[in-house]
Amino acid sequence: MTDLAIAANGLRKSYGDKAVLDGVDLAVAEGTIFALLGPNGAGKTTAVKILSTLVSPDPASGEIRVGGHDLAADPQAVRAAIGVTGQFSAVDGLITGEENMLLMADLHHLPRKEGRRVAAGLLERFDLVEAAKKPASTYSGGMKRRLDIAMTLVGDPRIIFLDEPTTGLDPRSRHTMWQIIRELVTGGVTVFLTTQYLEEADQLAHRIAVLDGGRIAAEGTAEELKRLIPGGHVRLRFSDPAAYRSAASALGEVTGDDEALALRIPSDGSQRELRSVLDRLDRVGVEADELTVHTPDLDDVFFALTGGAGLPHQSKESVR
Ligand SMILES: Nc1ncnc2c1ncn2[C@@H]1O[C@H](COP(=O)(O)OP(=O)(O)OP(=O)(O)O)[C@@H](O)[C@H]1O
Repeated sequence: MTDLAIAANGLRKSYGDKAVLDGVDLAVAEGTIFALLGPNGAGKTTAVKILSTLVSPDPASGEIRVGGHDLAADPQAVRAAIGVTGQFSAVDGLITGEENMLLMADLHHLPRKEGRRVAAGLLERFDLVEAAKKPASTYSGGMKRRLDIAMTLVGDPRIIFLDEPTTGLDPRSRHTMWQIIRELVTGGVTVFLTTQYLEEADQLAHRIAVLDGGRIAAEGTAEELKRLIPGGHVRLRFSDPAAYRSAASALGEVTGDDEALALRIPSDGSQRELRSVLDRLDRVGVEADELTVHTPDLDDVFFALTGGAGLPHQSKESVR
């Protein structure tokens, strides 16, 4: 099994009598992108703050390990392994981008020359060379986020927490940020991100957990989550009307479109179900001209899982 960059068992946090996190288990493999998805107020930021040692979990929580270190026993080692950016940005608007970077280098006790070298390299990498001598308050939202990530990377963290990294960014800046996040992971970093954008989780994350009512409502790859809710189907298209009719009678419960010679078979899109469809066609010696698998998108999943609707016909279990 791959080593886990983040492992939390029974993570709990209450404010007063409100349980914000009510027994959350998390397992994030090293070198992957993990997205914590949830509606406003679901507790995403609280989870990030706990995992990055900014807020203490409730004593009733189980063991939490980040970067291989026990969060309760050795928070200092956790801090040395991680970087955090997001809603509580570290960027100081009164000084320039370059000065922000050099300040970070000082905080990490880099020798002056080394600090300048690292800062210059990161400013270059994040396309901030031109803006480097301008006060950060003059930067656009996208530039501030890039500077924020660049500052985080000064410490060479192995695990990076990104709290809603693209909220408020225009589509181009959002795509640039996605590219940056992908490159981080190519370099071996583990990324834990929170987002309200389903497309973002779909685009980036190896695994996604949906947080709702203080608990993980479902967890899996984007594809696995989409298969959890109804609406998925396999579509078969034929050019030969006779083949179309034989397939329809061989498959049983299908919806047919006689004009397009297309059949729609309810399916979760899994390999097992696809094989069964193909086996049944084989038995009657029929081959489809086109086979497509349709799964619901993450929006459907999000609406089905959050806001108390629950999972239709399924238990709220993780998909593995
Ligand atoms: N310091 C605090 N004291 C009291 N309540 C808090 C505190 N921090 C967070 N909360 C409450 O915990 C809940 C979860 O907040 P959190 O910021 O973690 O949610 P979120 O999922 O990140 O939401 P958003 O998407 O809006 O940022 C909210 O109801 C919030 O009001």
